[in-house]
Amino acid sequence: MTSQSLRIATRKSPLALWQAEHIRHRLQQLHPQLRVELVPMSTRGDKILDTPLAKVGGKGLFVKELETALLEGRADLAVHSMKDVPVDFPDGLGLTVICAGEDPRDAFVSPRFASLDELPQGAVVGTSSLRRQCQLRARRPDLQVRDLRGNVNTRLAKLDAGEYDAILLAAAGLQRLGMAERIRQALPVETSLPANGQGVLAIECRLADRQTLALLAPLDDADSRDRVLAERAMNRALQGGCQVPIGAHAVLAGEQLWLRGLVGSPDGSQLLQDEIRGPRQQAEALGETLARRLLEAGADRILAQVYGDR
Ligand SMILES: NCc1[nH]cc(CCC(=O)O)c1CC(=O)O
Repeated sequence: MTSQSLRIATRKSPLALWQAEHIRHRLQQLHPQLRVELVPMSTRGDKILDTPLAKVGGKGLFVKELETALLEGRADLAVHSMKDVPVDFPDGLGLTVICAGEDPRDAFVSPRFASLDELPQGAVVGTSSLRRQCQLRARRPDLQVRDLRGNVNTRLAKLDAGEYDAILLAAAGLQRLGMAERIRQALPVETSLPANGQGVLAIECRLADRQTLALLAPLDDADSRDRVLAERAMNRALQGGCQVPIGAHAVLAGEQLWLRGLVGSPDGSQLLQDEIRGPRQQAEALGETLARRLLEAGADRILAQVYGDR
């Protein structure tokens, strides 16, 4: 038997490389004979650094080049942060693995202040996420929210250079990069509802590639899959990409799934929240029902405004 090998398409940011290395490591533990190599590449999202993401438009800013590599056979799998993956896939590709979820929370990072509540009136907070902005502004209308682009390391450097009093980032990203000590406060999901799939890694590959599918299968996590199914179904029904003021977070209690959803205006003046519980087998239907309720409560107007503005 010839020795098998797998090529992992990955972005070149430190976080993306860490994630790809992590999956490589897990695959090699599972299959000691397997050769696994990384194929690093740049995506459009990595190149456009000066514009707020919501204004760049176009879904899948960070995944298209990786998908092209899969379709052209230059790589066998792509490792993604679940929350950056668009809801639709090119023909022949799909998310075949949803890994176990890690910390889903947003993190408050600041050299001077220990928590959001300690920030003085008018403090400057950096985040380019409309979801984080709207929840922050709803809670603290006095704060000045400023755009903050770039990979995790770039954002921390801007904070350290004194451009902001504090910034908000995904806790999982900092933890993966070994910078958990920079988290001053992990924001409870009640105050900062995460993006769908936050803290979850997912693997995309060619659906017809049975050999790769079989090698990857042990990495799939059924709980994480059901939670992500519900969260993404809600997002899809709201027609939201990842650069929208939408939060979605599901938890499991045995066979019951509890999904919370949020749609807000970026200025924080409008914030709709709702939740739903039901059997996990109906994860997608729960997500769709919650989306419908949010739309009926006015989410359609809020989102139309956001899309119209860009
Ligand atoms: N949008 C960029 C991105 N994609 C995934 C993560 C963090 C890790 C994760 O959520 O899995 C981040 C950084 C951030 O939002 O601060």
